[in-house]
Order: sequence, then C-alpha cells, then structure tokens
Amino acid sequence: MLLTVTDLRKTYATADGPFDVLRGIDMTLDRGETLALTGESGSGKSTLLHLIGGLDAPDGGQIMLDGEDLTAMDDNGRARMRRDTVGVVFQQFNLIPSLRIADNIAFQARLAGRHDPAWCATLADRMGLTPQLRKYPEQLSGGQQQRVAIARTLAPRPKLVLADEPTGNLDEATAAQVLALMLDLVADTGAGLLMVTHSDRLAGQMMRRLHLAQGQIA
Ligand SMILES: Nc1ncnc2c1ncn2[C@@H]1O[C@H](COP(=O)(O)OP(=O)(O)OP(=O)(O)O)[C@@H](O)[C@H]1O
Repeated sequence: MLLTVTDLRKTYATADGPFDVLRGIDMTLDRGETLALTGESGSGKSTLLHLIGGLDAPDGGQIMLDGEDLTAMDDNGRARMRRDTVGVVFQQFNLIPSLRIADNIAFQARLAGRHDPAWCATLADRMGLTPQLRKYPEQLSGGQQQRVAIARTLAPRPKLVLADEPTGNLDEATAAQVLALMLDLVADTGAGLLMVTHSDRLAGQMMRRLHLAQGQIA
C-alpha cells in the first residue's frame, strides 16, 4: 500500500478553545489509484492533505507513506519526503514569475536532483505547452498556467500526488480538460492521486471517493 492513514487526529487552538478538525481518520491509497476527497467547506480536507503531504504534523494517529512512518519524522524527515516522494498541486498555480515556462516545469525536479530533460519535454508536449516553453507565466492563460504547475509537480516523478482543488480557478470546460490531462499523466507514472474537490462531476472521474464530515470519513 502506498499510503495508510490510521486514526489521524488534528486539533487547532482557536479563540473559542480547542477545535477537533480531524477526529480519527482511516484511509488507504494504492499505487496507480485515484481518490477524490469531498466534504463541506471547513470539513478539514485541506488539513488532511497538508498532514499527508508532510506540511504539518498531526496530534495523533499514524501516516505510513511508501513504507515510512511520516508521523515519526521531524521537520527534516518530512522535508525529505516532500522532496522525494510527494508532489502537491494547489488551486493557486504558484509559478515563479521570473522563470521561463521550461524552467518552471523543471524547477522541482532540479531541486530534488532528478531533472530528466526528456521527461520534461514529454510532459510539456502532453500538456500542449511546447509552444510556450520560452514564455513567462504572465503571458499564459489560467488553464495553461495550471498545466505548467501540474507538469512541474510530475517532473520529479512523485509516488504520491496531492491536489487541492487543482482546477478551482478554471472555468468548467478548461477544468475538465486539465483534469483529464492530469489523470492521463498520473496513470502513466503509476503514482497514487488524492484530489480535493467540491465538484461531484470531477470526483466522478476518479476511481474512488471519500467524504469528510464532522472530522471523520462518512
Ligand atoms: N491554522 C489553523 N488554526 C485554526 N483553525 C484552522 C487552521 N487551519 C484551518 N482551521 C479551521 O479548521 C477547519 C478546517 O479547515 P480546512 O481548510 O482543512 O477545511 P476544508 O475542508 O479544506 O475547507 P475548504 O473547502 O473551504 O477549503 C476550518 O474550520 C478552519 O477554519
């Protein structure tokens, strides 16, 4: 199993006292599997994604990722997992404005020491970005920018791809197109994909679906 989450708990301190946002989450994700995570606004979807991505630490429970216990790691260990195992796509494209598209796509793979020019060229081609490679992010449309962000995430070949409303800033037709491209490429790499979405239609394109409510998987 690529990912096994067991009895995961997270509590935030708020002005009104402690708030238990995740109250014992159990879930699994296999290699090559795609999973949609749905739930009302504020149900904890982003929190769960951040914990699995090693961006934050839980207050209880365990996350086993690619055979390693993420929850037993310190900040350095989690940073290593973010670099070597996980790729994240956010709703905001977060491209680097001063870098050309080709260098944005290669950025994380270079940081991870896994830059593969042929794979980057394939990603650009499959994402329809080859004519844009010498341009800068501001010269691209929103849909094109998100395709760059997805290519950048896939360039180091992460085993687990986490996506937080990756098409939330795009119109419906563009969102469907971008998601289809992402699903195709993820399938090719054999990675597991966990995607947060508000859209029942987009969730329907994934192999499985989990719904988060009251801090638990419903
Ligand atoms: N750092 C924090 N400190 C305190 N409360 C927080 C913090 N981060 C999130 N929360 C609260 O935890 C709850 C879950 O937030 P989270 O962003 O995980 O929800 P979500 O399901 O992703 O929501 P959305 O669909 O609106 O993005 C919300 O009530 C939010 O206000």
